[in-house]
Amino acid sequence: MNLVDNFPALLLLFLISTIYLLATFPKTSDDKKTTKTQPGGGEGRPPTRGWCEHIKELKIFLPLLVPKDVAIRRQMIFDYSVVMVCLGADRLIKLASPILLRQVVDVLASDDRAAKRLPWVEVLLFVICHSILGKVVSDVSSTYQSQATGRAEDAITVALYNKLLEQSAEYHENSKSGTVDSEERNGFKSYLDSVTRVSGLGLDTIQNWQTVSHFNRIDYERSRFEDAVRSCRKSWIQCSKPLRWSALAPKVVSCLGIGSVCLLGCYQILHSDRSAGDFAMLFQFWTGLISPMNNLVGIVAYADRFLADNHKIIEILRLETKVRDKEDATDFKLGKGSIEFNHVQFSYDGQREVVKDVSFKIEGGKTVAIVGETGGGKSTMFKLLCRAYDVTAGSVEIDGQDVRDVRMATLRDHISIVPQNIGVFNTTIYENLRYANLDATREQIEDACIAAALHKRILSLTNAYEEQVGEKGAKLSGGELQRLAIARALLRKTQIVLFDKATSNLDAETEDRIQTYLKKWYQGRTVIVVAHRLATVSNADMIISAAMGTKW
Ligand SMILES: Nc1ncnc2c1ncn2[C@@H]1O[C@H](COP(=O)(O)OP(=O)(O)OP(=O)(O)O)[C@@H](O)[C@H]1O
Repeated sequence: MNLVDNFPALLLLFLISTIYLLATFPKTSDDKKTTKTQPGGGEGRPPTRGWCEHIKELKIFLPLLVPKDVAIRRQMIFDYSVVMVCLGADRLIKLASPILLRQVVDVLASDDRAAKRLPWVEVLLFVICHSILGKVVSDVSSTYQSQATGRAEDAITVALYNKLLEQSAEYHENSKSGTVDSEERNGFKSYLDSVTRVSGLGLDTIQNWQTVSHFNRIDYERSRFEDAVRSCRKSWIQCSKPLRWSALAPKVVSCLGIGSVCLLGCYQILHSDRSAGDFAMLFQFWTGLISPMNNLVGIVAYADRFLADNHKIIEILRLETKVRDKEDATDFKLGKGSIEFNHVQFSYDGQREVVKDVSFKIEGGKTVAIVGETGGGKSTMFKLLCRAYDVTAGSVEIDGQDVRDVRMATLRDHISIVPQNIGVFNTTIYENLRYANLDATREQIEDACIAAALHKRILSLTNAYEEQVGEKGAKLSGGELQRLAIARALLRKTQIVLFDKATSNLDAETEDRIQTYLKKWYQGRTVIVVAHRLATVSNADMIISAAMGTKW
């Protein structure tokens, strides 16, 4: 019995099993429900698509998988070449091993006692081919494969991070960190989606622990989280069904195949002149055939889950940045810092006008106060000035340049803002201050804190400037946070400075001390101050009154 003799039988088995395996591949169905688009960048799951659509989607990853750096690209080509060579070598080993095994068995099972001997050469060849070479080839292949896939994963991670960083304020203000809605319970959502939501919900609750505690909602949050975890488990059961079938199918085929091969081998040994070696060869040969099929099913199942679970990655990679530099944007040229709003209109949602036909001009180097009803659009005006959003109509000009015509990075280099909601990183006070100006010296940082009436307070803390500020600055008081934000603005030393109720949490005496310093510091700079207290705006050269949806 040789390979050619058994070729029809093996081919038949191979075809039957391939057809069977293909039939059990994880399927993509088009009958699944479309879920609604949710605020925050459309987190709803799109309708499940067919393989063609999935493969088209993969195109988005291609540019990421070809590194721009020539050296890295060469390394990647080398890695994949090694993997391909290893694959070829592995196939050859799988073909050669059964033939070598047959020779071992034939020597041992020989009827001729004189021909019986210790087949050490045959055993050596078999062990070298099957175990040593096979192991070396598979180790080399997996090393280079993990190097190549690791690089691809890094490229995708960095691309995702960059995409999120370059999104406009609208995306970030609307994105939500974790909710559980009724859609989640319908089981069509992917497992990964549920995991993301459970962890998002948990994170959101823990981060807002104070709110949870103030409203005595511990039990409420506990049951919400338990619901989310249960729903996640349901999703896992739902989505793991096809995986379990696809894992079972090759095992069934393998058992049937091996049974058939054994029966066929035994039958031929009994009824013809086939040797025991032929039987061993056939057995090994079958094992070599079935393993690539198992791998194929694994790859297909993985690809299916990857594409289904990573629709969010694809969605993010496809995001268009709403506020971005024009192709022909020029560098912003700073003059004295004059600001002009020309019939500016703005709406966040395209329906409710928050800023309506607002026009004013601020000369460079002047201090202007904006007062007015709460919700009147004062903070929004700052956002338009920094080009966090684009105006719906009209224009915003700084030193005669429309903010939409200049490169955003060069514009923002000249504007400091002390916002109402101060963002801090969970690190030391010093690091949070230095974030404003990475080149600032320790002395400059301390000077800025002295001016913001914060230095002495920092020194009174156990670890002084090295004190950790906690999550969202939880370890600092409202007034300390505001003074930290003022010190940051001072460190930036920009021509245009925007204060959005920057001293609202300070007592009158501390505010007075800061105002005295700021009065000197304001000179030559364009400063816009939003405040409700009269004392805060007393330094202003001009006062603008703002009311929501009305002409200022
Ligand atoms: N990101 C946003 N998306 C949708 N609407 C928003 C957003 N930010 C603010 N608004 C709405 O725009 C209006 C103006 O808000 P803005 O914060 O500019 O007012 P403000 O004058 O600074 O108010 P306050 O004096 O209370 O700080 C408000 O009605 C607010 O609800």
